[in-house]
Amino acid sequence: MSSSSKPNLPVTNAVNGPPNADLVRERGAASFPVRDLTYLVYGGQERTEHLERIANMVASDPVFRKTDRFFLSRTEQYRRSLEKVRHYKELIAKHNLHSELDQQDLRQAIDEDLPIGLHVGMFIPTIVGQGTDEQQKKWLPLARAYKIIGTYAQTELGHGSFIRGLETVATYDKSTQEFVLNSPTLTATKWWPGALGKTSTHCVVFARLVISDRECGVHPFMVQLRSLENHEPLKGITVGDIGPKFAYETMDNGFLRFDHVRIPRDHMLMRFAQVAADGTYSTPPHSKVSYATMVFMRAYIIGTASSTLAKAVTIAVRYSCVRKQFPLRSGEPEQQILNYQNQQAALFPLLATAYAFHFTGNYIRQMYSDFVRGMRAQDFSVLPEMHATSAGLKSLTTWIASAGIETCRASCGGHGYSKLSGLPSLYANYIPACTYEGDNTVMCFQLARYLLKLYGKAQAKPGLRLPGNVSYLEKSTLLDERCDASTEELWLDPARQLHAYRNRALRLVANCANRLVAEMQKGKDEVLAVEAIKSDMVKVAKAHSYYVVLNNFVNAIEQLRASGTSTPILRVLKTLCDLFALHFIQADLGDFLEYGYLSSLHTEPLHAQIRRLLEAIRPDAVALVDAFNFTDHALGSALGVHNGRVYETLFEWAQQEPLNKTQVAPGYHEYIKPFLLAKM
Ligand SMILES: CCCCCCCC/C=C\CCCCCCCCCCCCCCCC(=O)SCCNC(=O)CCNC(=O)[C@H](O)C(C)(C)COP(=O)(O)OP(=O)(O)OC[C@H]1O[C@@H](n2cnc3c(N)ncnc32)[C@H](O)[C@@H]1OP(=O)(O)O
Ligand SMILES: Cc1cc2nc3c(=O)[nH]c(=O)nc-3n(C[C@H](O)[C@H](O)[C@H](O)COP(=O)(O)OP(=O)(O)OC[C@H]3O[C@@H](n4cnc5c(N)ncnc54)[C@H](O)[C@@H]3O)c2cc1C
Repeated sequence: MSSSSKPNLPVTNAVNGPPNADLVRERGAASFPVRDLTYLVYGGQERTEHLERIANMVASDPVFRKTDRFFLSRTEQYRRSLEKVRHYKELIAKHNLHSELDQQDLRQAIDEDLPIGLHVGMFIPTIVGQGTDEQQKKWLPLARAYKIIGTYAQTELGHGSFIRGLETVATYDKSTQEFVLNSPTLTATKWWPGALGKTSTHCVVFARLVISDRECGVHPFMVQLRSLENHEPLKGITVGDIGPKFAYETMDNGFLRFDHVRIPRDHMLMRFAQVAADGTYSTPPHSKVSYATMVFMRAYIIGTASSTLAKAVTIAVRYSCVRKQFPLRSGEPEQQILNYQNQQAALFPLLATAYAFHFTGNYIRQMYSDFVRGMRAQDFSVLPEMHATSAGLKSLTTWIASAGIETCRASCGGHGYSKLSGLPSLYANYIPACTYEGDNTVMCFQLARYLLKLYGKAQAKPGLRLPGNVSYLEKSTLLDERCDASTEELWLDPARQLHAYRNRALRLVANCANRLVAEMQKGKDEVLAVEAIKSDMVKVAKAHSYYVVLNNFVNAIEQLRASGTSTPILRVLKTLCDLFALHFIQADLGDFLEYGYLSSLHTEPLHAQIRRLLEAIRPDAVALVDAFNFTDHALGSALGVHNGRVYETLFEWAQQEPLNKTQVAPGYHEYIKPFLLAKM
């Protein structure tokens, strides 16, 4: 079988029967080989087939079924996720999945917020990143074998964003060579860390280090919370679950208080900062190096924005292909709702964005590995760029993905509101990504500060060379340039698209910088002047991050072209890239019109080209979501099932509703019968 004729993943949990005829027809009419695009997304045929084996193993395993979650209480959902953790461990042993990549693939296929997410995602990475060689030798084997389960306890009841405001104290006691951990106030209570409430035996705690009354800043400490024999909290530790949340029911986000808990000196993670036995403190080589795990997690979150949005779009596009409403003229067959322009305008830009974010994920992964390589060689020079870029991209991608899931849900009409569509839980479990690992707005300030600084430097020193993605800040002449895309065709030129995004970003940076100066000239100091431009700083960070996403999409297509990717695949990716570029200009048109970069001379062809792109994508829409290759298990949606048997699946799944266990409603005898049978 040739690579392109091989089918993507088979159906697993839909109602069996002949597939929906419209989906079959659309799949047969795709303009490109779907399988080849799948290989491109997942890094080749071998890797795709490996992922499929794992995905199919999970999808056919009853322990991992997801559809029961709709009908379980919070406590039951937590217990079920623990059952999945145990089974995950069993499968690792059974199938020899000992590499980190295999385990990551398995967790991804299980597709649930397991209470070991923080263990693998932040606890272990913090030991690796912040622990000395001896500390790693001591804790990593235990952690990797799940002999201890850990989390990352930083946020407190009183402070999350402002890390320097944390109140938990670690006071060094020279006489015993111990740290004494204490929560001096109610607001010092650790609050939110995932898996802290009930699951974790250990955690990395971020606390302010005090040595002989001297404040040495916030540092990470390894602390055991619970007995390894009976899981009871240790002396001096108060720990529990923070209670009901918007969603995220499988996760025991927790609280934690310390009452003068003593830990040995070598439980401070001392790769970068050290406390010697006599209390001598050695400062780290970079003041923010202890924040490195957060940078790692932000990069990881950027990488997952694409797949999350892709799931929502897959559900909505397949459903919109199956769903029919209204004939155009009486006597004609009803239209698939995907044929309506408004439906395409809602969904196709999101489809394009899911592909755009895929390439953003590749970019940030590469940037992160370069950064780690530098750090290992004690070179921290890339840290500011890495921090600023990841902070901005984390914000933009999670905001767009969150809003996009809701758009997909709404575009499925009434059935989108059913939990059985999978979209409400996808949304509710995803949106905290805009808050955790750094509130998006606060993260935007970090990127904007970085851009303003570089802009200031470039202004002060003409000829200064800035790194690739920010090099446009050197070119203030760009501000005088105007758009020349006066025809539909010209809007398809990537150079013109990028010019528009660069121009908008530079203009917003320049305006912010000018306003900062103006505020200071009015008599404000720099701190207050920054406060006066904060909303604009968010716009700056978004504008720059849009530019980075588009630039990477354009570059990725160029690289694919150079490496001989087939024309049909290049054509469809270019169409998606064009739609991404033009849609987000249309969405923020005010920015581009405000300073005369665009005029109605350009906006008319822009709108017309967007309409054309929607038409161009329409015949390939189903194939483009199929290329993401999600199993039905991964989608967890009656509307998104691969065989399109949407109504059969909805009907069957609804039968599991506990209210349907009896024909007569619970409460009938107490509450309905009395008034139904009351005498008139
Ligand atoms: C990684 C690549 C791709 C993945 C690879 C694949 C391999 C995967 C393998 C395993 C993966 C395992 C994944 C497992 C799956 C896990 C699923 C789990 C799902 C997620 C669960 C949720 C997790 C959530 C956890 C949390 O939320 S933890 C808490 C997070 N908290 C925050 O983010 C707090 C936000 N606040 C801050 O970061 C900072 O306080 C601040 C806002 C940045 C300000 O800091 P501060 O006040 O101290 O500094 P300032 O005075 O403002 O600034 C001084 C200068 O320092 C600069 N600065 C600040 N921060 C940093 C930094 N981090 N790095 C560098 N520089 C920094 C700042 O810019 C200032 O610079 P200046 O030049 O202007 O002076
Ligand atoms: C589901 C979930 C899981 C989490 N998991 C963990 C975990 O495992 N470990 C952990 O340590 N933490 C965890 N957290 C905590 C999370 O990291 C913090 O909630 C997050 O960093 C935001 O901080 P905050 O809650 O203090 O928000 P705040 O900073 O109080 O933000 C509230 C509002 O104030 C605004 N604001 C704040 N500062 C400024 C400013 N300087 N200027 C202008 N506006 C400002 C923000 O934009 C926001 O709109 C989790 C949170 C959630 C929701």
